[in-house]
Amino acid sequence: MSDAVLDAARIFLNSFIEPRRLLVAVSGGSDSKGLLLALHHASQTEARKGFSLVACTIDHRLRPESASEAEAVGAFCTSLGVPHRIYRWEGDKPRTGLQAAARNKRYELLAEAAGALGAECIATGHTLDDQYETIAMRGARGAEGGQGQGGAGMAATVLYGRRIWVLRPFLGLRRTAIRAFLEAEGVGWSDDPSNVNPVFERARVRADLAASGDVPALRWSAAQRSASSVRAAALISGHVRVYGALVAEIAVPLAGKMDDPDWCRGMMSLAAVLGGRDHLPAGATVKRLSGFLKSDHPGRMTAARVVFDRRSSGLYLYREPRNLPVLDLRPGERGLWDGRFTIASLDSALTVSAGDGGVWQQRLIDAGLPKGVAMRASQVAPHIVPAEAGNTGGDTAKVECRIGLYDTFLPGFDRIMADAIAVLFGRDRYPAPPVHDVLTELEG
Ligand SMILES: Nc1ncnc2c1ncn2[C@@H]1O[C@H](COP(=O)(O)OP(=O)(O)OP(=O)(O)O)[C@@H](O)[C@H]1O
Repeated sequence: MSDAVLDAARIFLNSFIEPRRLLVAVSGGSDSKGLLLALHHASQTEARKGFSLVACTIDHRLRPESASEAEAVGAFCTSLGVPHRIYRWEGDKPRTGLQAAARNKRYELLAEAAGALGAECIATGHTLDDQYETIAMRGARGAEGGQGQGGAGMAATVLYGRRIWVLRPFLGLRRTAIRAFLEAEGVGWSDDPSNVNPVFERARVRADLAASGDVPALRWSAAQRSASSVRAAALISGHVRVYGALVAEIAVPLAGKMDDPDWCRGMMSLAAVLGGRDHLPAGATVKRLSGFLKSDHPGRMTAARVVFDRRSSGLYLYREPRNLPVLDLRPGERGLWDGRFTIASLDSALTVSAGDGGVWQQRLIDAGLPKGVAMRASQVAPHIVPAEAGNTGGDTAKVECRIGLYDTFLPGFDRIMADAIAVLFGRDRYPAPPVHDVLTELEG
């Protein structure tokens, strides 16, 4: 049993290109203590030297014991030589939606702690049991279908606030395995009483699942998901050129490839990035698209907000020219435009809309795209103008490609997106990781 826990920690660390500093979110419960301990062991081995761990506990101040529990986590971390911080949720608490508010606050504080401790990612101890509960809750709320996620459940990786990755290395493990690991290591844990308080929906779902012994249908296990994502990224990385969040170019015939689920998944991840969505296309759309992609004739099909444009030179994916939003930004404000680009205004108010893609069109042509594709893709690129006529002085904005998509925190995707930024913005070297922090200056 315990081998599975250590294996999950090793596999997780092995999925990074380079060692990083990770912030482990430790509540004091079994799952997050098990995560910290397993990562600590895995990072001690010769091959993994260079990883460093820091830990943080959020004291929500909702129960009188929370402060001493957080201190106890601190003592545990000290025993492992892992630096630990406690962040507190100060101020009034809402009367309704307490759990959701606590979760939002928790991620906000964890992101703050990661920044303060110089960590690039946050690891949490979510387990397969949490996953089952999430799926059961989403199912009960009728959230299945429509969103294209359904039984896919909670993502193994999320770009929180488009700033920092939250990673869930134990999403494929059962809680019983983690507890067995801790027991074998002689480490105890605390049980949060709200986990069994029937006032909370999650506690009720947890009790129902335990009583019935049923588990909800999962579209992928976390292990499959992560193996599939790694392979998907590896498969497509040799064949795809991406131009920021604007165009992807695939030069190979796709007739047979779309039957490979990992290739298909890589393609759908690209479609999600280029369409500015944070979920993969729904099953029926994927089926329709596969049918189209398997034929050889030139032609276009639009699905999941993306145009699939097949020409003799290759297949091109870009955002469909419909329902593109207008975003107004005050000086110093930052906003996400069309789910694809984060735009930060510098010293003047800005309006961001689509169209007049002159600058973009030339860049895309210079980067080697066919003229027709460059023209169409530039029309769905962000066009940034000062909100006040006549204000043209100085730099107006910084633009960041939005490359965050769940399941893309993987070596292959890091590379693809680094390529994308290098190609589109004419850089001669890759930006340093994490790629999503790269800001590119645009002239007025
Ligand atoms: N107070 C907290 N401080 C730090 N991290 C937390 C806290 N609460 C939750 N987390 C993180 O979020 C993950 C999932 O939260 P959840 O509420 O399901 O966990 P839990 O049951 O309270 O504790 P555990 O998962 O450690 O057994 C935890 O594994 C942990 O990584």
